[in-house]
Amino acid sequence: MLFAVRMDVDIPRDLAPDERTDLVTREKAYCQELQKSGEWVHIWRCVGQYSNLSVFDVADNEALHRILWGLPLFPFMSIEVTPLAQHPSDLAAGGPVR
Ligand SMILES: O=C(O)CC1=CCC(=O)O1
Repeated sequence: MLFAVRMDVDIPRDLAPDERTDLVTREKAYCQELQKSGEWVHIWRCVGQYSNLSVFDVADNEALHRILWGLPLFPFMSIEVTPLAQHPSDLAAGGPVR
């Protein structure tokens, strides 16, 4: 199942610099492991914002929930999830969808 996920990050300005660095480092490692496993398909920076737009390909809602819940930056994020379906005009998708 494909999901588009927008993550808006808001780390408190008074968080200790070491803690901030640790969080961001762990977030990057977590993200890159999931890219290697094929579950985190895309991550794009939203221009001019501390936000990303990502695409996940996961087994089900619970799998996505576990992944998002496990994000080191989860406590400092607002997350919007959009389930995706094939568009009938998508040439790349091939088959007939109505
Ligand atoms: O910087 C961000 O948008 C937050 C984030 C999610 C995965 C990652 O590596 O950073």
